[in-house]
Amino acid sequence: MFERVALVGIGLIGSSLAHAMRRGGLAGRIAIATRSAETLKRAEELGLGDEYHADAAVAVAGADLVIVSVPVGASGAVAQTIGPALKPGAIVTDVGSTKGSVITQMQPELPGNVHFIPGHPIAGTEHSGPDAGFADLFDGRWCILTPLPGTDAEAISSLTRFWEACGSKVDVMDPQHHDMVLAIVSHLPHIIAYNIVGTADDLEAVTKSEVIKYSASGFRDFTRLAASDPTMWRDVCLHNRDAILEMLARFSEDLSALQRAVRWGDGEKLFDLFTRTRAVRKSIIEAGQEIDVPDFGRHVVAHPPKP
Ligand SMILES: NC(=O)C1=CN([C@@H]2O[C@H](COP(=O)(O)OP(=O)(O)OC[C@H]3O[C@@H](n4cnc5c(N)ncnc54)[C@H](O)[C@@H]3O)[C@@H](O)[C@H]2O)C=CC1
Ligand SMILES: O=C(O)C(=O)Cc1ccc(O)cc1
Repeated sequence: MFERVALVGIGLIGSSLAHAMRRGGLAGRIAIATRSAETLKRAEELGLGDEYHADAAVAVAGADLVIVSVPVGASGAVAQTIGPALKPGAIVTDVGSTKGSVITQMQPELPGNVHFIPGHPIAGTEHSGPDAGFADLFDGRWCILTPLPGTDAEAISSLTRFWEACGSKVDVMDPQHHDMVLAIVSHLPHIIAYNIVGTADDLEAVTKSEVIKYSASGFRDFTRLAASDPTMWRDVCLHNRDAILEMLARFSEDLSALQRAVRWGDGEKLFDLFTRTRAVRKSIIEAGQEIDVPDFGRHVVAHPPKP
């Protein structure tokens, strides 16, 4: 599909892409670059690519497709490094969890003769690093592309076909809309998980080991999310600030209403809300988006829709 693909950043997402590309025979040659020498060495030990470079500019030279898979706060620095070395006509994309900020950081650093198409696979786990990747991570999961107005339609089609060959379904969306949607469905759940696990950890001093001993599956689900990479999620919070604050404000308002219902013993209100939310879960499962997390997320599997 592409003669030469460069992966800049080889953590969970970069390494999963390397596995998926190998599985589908999507790249003639895979060049890998990452910041830390240790990670680069590990990528080589795992045989994730064909070439390994400490300098991202060397890795992207001659590449037809460049995929930047680094924490969103590092996107601008990476674009600055690779910009002058990019091949004219190359497709440059990323996988960052926020899109408006990535575009603001990367676009000014990239030459006008490449096709910059920001992207975001809605697939992942709480694990990070080159050992965490697996070939079927993207199978049946959405990948959202947020191209800028005027982007070459053939380049968008080409990147769409690439993600489809990696197993994904592809949607195209406006970056601001992406950031608002992801703030509620992904960023807030992680922030809430970090918060509840932090609260429980504070209580631990009082409750001794009870928090761990009696942690039921509900709390365990939160600990899975709260085990996600701190650098990645710090960057998501700093780089999707407005949308996250907007959603947190709504969340706090609704939580206050729930608190009031508990305080005043308003069983009807509680029952109505819990009935409504149960229907949301049902519709997700019916849409084929149920996620199995048998060992708390090592393998996130999306089931195909039932016929
Ligand atoms: N973890 C997840 O579940 C998902 C993550 N994403 C996004 O994918 C991107 C990568 O995330 P992961 O692969 O999970 O992270 P990771 O922590 O597993 O890997 C990050 C990689 O970036 C490299 N890196 C960090 N700073 C760098 C810099 N300044 N220059 C060059 N390389 C640098 C690291 O060495 C590492 O290879 C992030 O933007 C994240 O928001 C998107 C979907 C899911
Ligand atoms: O592990 C989970 O449950 C996730 O939600 C994974 C994830 C994390 C970040 C993204 O931008 C997309 C997916």
